[in-house]
Formats: sequence, structure tokens, C-alpha cells
Amino acid sequence: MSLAFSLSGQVGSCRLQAQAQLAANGVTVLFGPSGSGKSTLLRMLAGLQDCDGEIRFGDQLWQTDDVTLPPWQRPLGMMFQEPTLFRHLSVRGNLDYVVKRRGAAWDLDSVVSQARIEDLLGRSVETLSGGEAQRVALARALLAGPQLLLLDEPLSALDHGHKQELLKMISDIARKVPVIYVTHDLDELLTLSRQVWLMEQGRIVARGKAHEELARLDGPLAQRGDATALLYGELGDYDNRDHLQAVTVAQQTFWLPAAQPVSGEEPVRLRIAARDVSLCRQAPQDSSILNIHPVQVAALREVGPGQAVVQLALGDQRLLARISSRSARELEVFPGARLYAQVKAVALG
Ligand SMILES: Nc1ncnc2c1ncn2[C@@H]1O[C@H](COP(=O)(O)OP(=O)(O)OP(=O)(O)O)[C@@H](O)[C@H]1O
Repeated sequence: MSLAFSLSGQVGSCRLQAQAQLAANGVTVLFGPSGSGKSTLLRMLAGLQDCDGEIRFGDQLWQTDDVTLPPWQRPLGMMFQEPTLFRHLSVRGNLDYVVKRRGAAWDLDSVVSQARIEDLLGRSVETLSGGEAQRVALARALLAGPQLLLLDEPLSALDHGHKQELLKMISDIARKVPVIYVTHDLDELLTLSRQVWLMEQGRIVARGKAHEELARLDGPLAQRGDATALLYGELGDYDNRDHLQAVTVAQQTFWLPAAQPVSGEEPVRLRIAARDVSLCRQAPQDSSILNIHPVQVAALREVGPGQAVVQLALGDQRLLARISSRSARELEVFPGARLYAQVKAVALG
């Protein structure tokens, strides 16, 4: 089911003007600095914020000059930073309420098991941890069988463990229901996103595949101190002795620390932070770094006083290195130069 919109509106001092089309499934991350209008855009899509323009979802018109479908008639589920549960009801009571009001399009038992809240059903909402409450909120959002999920920083109040668990859940759900996910956390973008919309000052300034936007030197992501590239690779051998998993990217083998062999869907995603990549002219013979690969400089950009970010081609994929401007000059880093990238840390995405 595809979503297409062209909207404009004023909220306080913020003028929002945004057009985009949503891919039919998967997670699209709406990413941008605080105050750029991400939540406002989500509220406009949900019909919770007045605006001008058009929203089309599949063959349904949610908004035109003549029609404005009220929020409850739009087949979507929402989840916010703070779970909006009824505190005087139990977990089961919260779910039953939705079933009574909207009818359950999805089977209650399977939603409960998908959100892993079987053991929480009898609990009062007031006793739930932040992560548990968000899992209940997710189950409630799914119950009515939404055709689109709008998630507004749903994990920002959670600790790392709960966050990872819910990110995995959201990725799984997004195979069935498209998700628009608002965040300003790069880690969440790296974990979830295949598609990203970048928002600044009320506008979507770029949109595309996450790995391409992350590596674009003229975009905001590659210029950040924590800039990170995403690469796609195939699983290779597992070294039992040293607990290292091989992943092949563009015919180069990357070794990742892994307590046991990695399994799962391919291609796997590797995250490599630009500050974990250094460059040299010759392949070092005696280095403690396991991952040293020949690369070609694709582009270079100054990103701050004395700092440069280098985009490196590894086959048709792109790696980033953040180095000092002095190193860039002394190494003669220029587009087309052939160098070696020493990659200090690689993680699965
Ligand atoms: N009800 C309101 N009244 C006045 N101004 C508002 C209102 N809601 C939002 N704004 C303003 O609109 C702008 C966009 O806010 P919005 O919450 O959409 O940004 P955001 O990108 O989601 O930010 P954050 O990541 O901090 O949640 C901000 O300048 C905000 O102060």
C-alpha cells in the first residue's frame, strides 16, 4: 500500500512544507534535528494537525481541498514517546478496550505473542517498566490491523536492552505493515532503516536509501562526528578458534568478532563508523588491525576545522573515513587515489 502526500501548514513559528511518497513496506525513518518538524508532519498525516494539501493512501483519499478524513477513519496505528495507555486498566483491559471500540482485525493471541506480553496481561499498567509499557502500546496499535504505522520516537525513554528488543520487533512488523519512524537517534536509523527522509526546518530536504544518504558527502549525515557507513555483504566462514565471522563485501573479507557463527538473512549489513577508519598508502605488513582493504577515493570534503571526511569506493559500495585535513594533504587524498583503509571496528547492522 503506498502513501503519497503534499502538505503545508503553520505550527507556531514553524512553516512546514513536505512532499513524499512512501515505499510499500519496510521502515522509512524520518530523521532530523529537534524542532525540524518531524512530529508535526506525522500529526498531519494522522489528521491530528490541520494543514493544507493532499494525502493519498492506496486508492483512499485521506485529504484533499474538499475531503478531510477524521483520524479514526484512517487505517493507521500510532505510538509515541510516552505510551498513551489507560492507567486505571490492566494490560488486558487496554487491549479489550481497542477490540470493543474498533474491532480486532488481527488475532489477539498472535498480537500478544508478537509483542511478547503474554506474562503482562493481568498486570496493572501502572506497574509496567518503560519497555513493557511500549510493548503493550505496540500490541494495542497492531490490534486494529493498521495498514500503516506512525511511530514518533517510541524508544527514546528506554534503556539499550529494551531498545534493541523493540527495534527487532518493529523491524519484523514492518515486513507486513509499512512504518514511518521518527527519530533523531543515528543508532536507530542505522538499525531500522532501508529508506530515510531527512528533515530540516519544516522540509524534507533529502530522501532515499539509507546507505546512500549516509555516505553522501553533501548531505548532513556524513558530516556528523558519528558519521557511519552501511555496507551489504555475504556471510562467509566462521573461525572457531578466534571467534571471528567472515563477511564478504565486494570480494573483500571483513572479520567481525562474534561469540558464535552468525546466521540469518542475507545480505547482512555492516556498520562502520567513519572515525574507525584510517588510511594509508601501502598495505601495512605488521598491523594489529584485521580489516585492511584496498579502496579508491571517490570524494573528499572538509567538515570542520582541520577535519575531513573521505568517501571511499569498495566495489560499488561506499565506506567513509574521518581523518585530519593534515593527513588528507600529506597522504595526497584526492578523487581517484588508490589507498588502503584500515578498519578498526565493524559491527553488524
Ligand atoms: N502546538 C504548538 N504550538 C506552537 N509551536 C509548536 C507546536 N507544536 C510544535 N511547534 C513548533 O513547531 C516546530 C516543529 O516541532 P516538532 O515537534 O514537529 O519538531 P520535531 O522535529 O519533532 O522535534 P523533536 O525531535 O524535538 O521532537 C518547533 O519549532 C516547535 O516548537
